[in-house]
Amino acid sequence: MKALNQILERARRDPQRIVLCEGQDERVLQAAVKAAEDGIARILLVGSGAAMAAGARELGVSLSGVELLDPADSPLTEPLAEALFSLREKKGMTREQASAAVREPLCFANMLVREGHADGSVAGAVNTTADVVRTAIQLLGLAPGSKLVSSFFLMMLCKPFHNLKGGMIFSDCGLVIDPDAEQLAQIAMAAADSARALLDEEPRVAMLSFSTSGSAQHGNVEKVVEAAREVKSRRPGLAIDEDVQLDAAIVAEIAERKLPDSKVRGNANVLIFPDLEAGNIGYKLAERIGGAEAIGPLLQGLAKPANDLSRGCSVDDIYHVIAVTTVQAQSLSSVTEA
Ligand SMILES: CC(C)(COP(=O)(O)OP(=O)(O)OC[C@H]1O[C@@H](n2cnc3c(N)ncnc32)[C@H](O)[C@@H]1OP(=O)(O)O)[C@@H](O)C(=O)NCCC(=O)NCCS
Ligand SMILES: CC(=O)OP(=O)(O)O
Repeated sequence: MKALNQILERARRDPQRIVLCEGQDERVLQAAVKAAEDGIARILLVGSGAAMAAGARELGVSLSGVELLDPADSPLTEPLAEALFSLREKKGMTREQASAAVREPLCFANMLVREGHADGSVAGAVNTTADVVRTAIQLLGLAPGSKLVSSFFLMMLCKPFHNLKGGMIFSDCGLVIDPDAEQLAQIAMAAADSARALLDEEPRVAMLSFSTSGSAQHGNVEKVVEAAREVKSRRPGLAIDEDVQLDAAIVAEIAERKLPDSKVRGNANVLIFPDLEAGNIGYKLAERIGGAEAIGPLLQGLAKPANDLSRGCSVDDIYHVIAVTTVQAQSLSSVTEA
């Protein structure tokens, strides 16, 4: 739990304003109250004030430590609608459409982040990943230098039966469905940066495939090799194995047998999946059969932090994503201040 405790401690040192827009869901309400009480974030809850108050009464929790914002009567609604109109007018959005859209909690929450009223958003306990991510991409945009938004999970392995212990990054398990080689290279570089930011370790990247060092020939393998070579040319110092099977990526003895000149030596902490089918199935296997804690999907490549959840998430999952969002927002504010 070291990596997770470090993230929680970092969040507590400088809690950021994190907005949640699914306060009608009791898991979200519980996580919001716990996050505010523990001081890992300053929580803004967006939704129907009456529904959130009723939910809190039913759960027996107090919302006194969180800020409630109802798009139906908030003084921010009209200015946010105007800002949304300016942003999306060139994409064909009318003023009336902007005014209606901003009354949707997901849109309102991301506009709060865009306009500087909040430092990051978390949604996805109720909304689908596609809706959460599309809204974040459209309203927050890309980070400088980034060409692609992708996602990763922070996978925590801390059960007594886990041979490997600590945090790992799995990417992309939630967003880019069928990346080409260039996109896969972008995903790998962003995931390496995410590992550095959140694991406090140097990244050791495995470009996963059903082939290890050319043991199988197929277009899918060639894509992974091309992506890995692209990463190597752009990040010459990065420890990365191209076309490597999962066993050789994480088991030292198997790496020695299958890939003797490995840079990662069976000790990968960043697993890059070749496409979303492999990634989404892979992380759910590790979580549901392997007993790993899956925090995410966390987004990388956005101008400001916005993170997603699986609709199957627990209160703890939401709480942990709030903490990560605070840490991501801290990094951004320190870059802005520098
Ligand atoms: C994220 C996702 C919704 C975007 O696809 P989409 O809705 O077809 O998006 P569109 O192609 O209409 O693009 C919407 C906007 O986002 C941009 N965009 C889409 N994907 C992007 C990406 N990965 N990075 C950067 N920009 C992206 C487009 O340029 C477009 O911008 P615009 O509206 O300003 O022109 C899609 O990739 C998706 O459904 N992914 C899978 C999500 C999922 O179901 N995961 C499984 C559970 S976790
Ligand atoms: C990440 C993911 O798979 O999300 P969901 O379970 O909500 O589809």
